[in-house]
Amino acid sequence: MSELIVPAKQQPDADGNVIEVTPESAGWQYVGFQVYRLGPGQTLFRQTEQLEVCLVLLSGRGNVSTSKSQWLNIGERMNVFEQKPPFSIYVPNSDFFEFQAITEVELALCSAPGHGTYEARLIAPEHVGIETRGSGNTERRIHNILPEQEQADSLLVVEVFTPNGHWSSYPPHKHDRDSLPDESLLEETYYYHVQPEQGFAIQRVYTDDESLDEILAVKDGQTVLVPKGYHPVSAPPGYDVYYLNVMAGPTRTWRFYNDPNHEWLMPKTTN
Ligand SMILES: O=C(O)C[C@@H](O)[C@H](O)C(=O)CO
Repeated sequence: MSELIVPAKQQPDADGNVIEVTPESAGWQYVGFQVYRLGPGQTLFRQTEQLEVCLVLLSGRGNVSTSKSQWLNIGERMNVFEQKPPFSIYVPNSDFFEFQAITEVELALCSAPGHGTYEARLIAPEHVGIETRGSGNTERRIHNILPEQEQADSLLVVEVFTPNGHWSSYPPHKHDRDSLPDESLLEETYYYHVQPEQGFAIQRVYTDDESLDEILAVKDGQTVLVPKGYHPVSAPPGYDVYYLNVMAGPTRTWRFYNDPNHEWLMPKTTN
């Protein structure tokens, strides 16, 4: 299997963890990503230490507390493919959180370096920006959970629904040069669900010189690491594809660069 794919553990460990990506395991500097599957009544406690965290309640309901705040009985969707925007909690560094599951829960823990600038807060579904991007067979639904217009020190978090037979993250773009204002350097993880779950998504990750050029068949529950390069996604006919993206880098801004070979596919802007 490609080193860019992080498979889920066969069984959750004692804490409920099924996916663990750290900067050390990914060989990069900023993004951390974990997924937990919790049963009713199960709790997860973490000190955030030097990291800011965005907890995304992928499915299920739970109670969350931090040092100063508490949110009870949050969560609505029971499956990501319901396409309702999720409940999320932003937790700054030097804080803690305790998550208690009320139902079966799938919880994503997105992390990156924090500087203590902001308070813990709830990102309720009505605060998630919903966008339809692309048209025809590139149309997809975007949930902007923690975009750059919203407060955080490093993290950018977004989820994307690609209907079967469609493409997303398309035309291909990259963000691997710290060269603002033209391009920002952002590491990125893709956490996938596929419906029905025996399906797969295809993701190509490639650089201009093709020293990196991988075509990945990604299964439900797997994570893809995008350390650099262009990274388009295709959902095969019959299989709807969901992914959660976490991005972070030296500057918190998403400035991408389109592959010049495919830029002609960009929608035309009208004056
Ligand atoms: O446009 C999309 O389909 C999603 C992408 O923007 C995705 O979030 C990404 O590649 C971010 O760099």
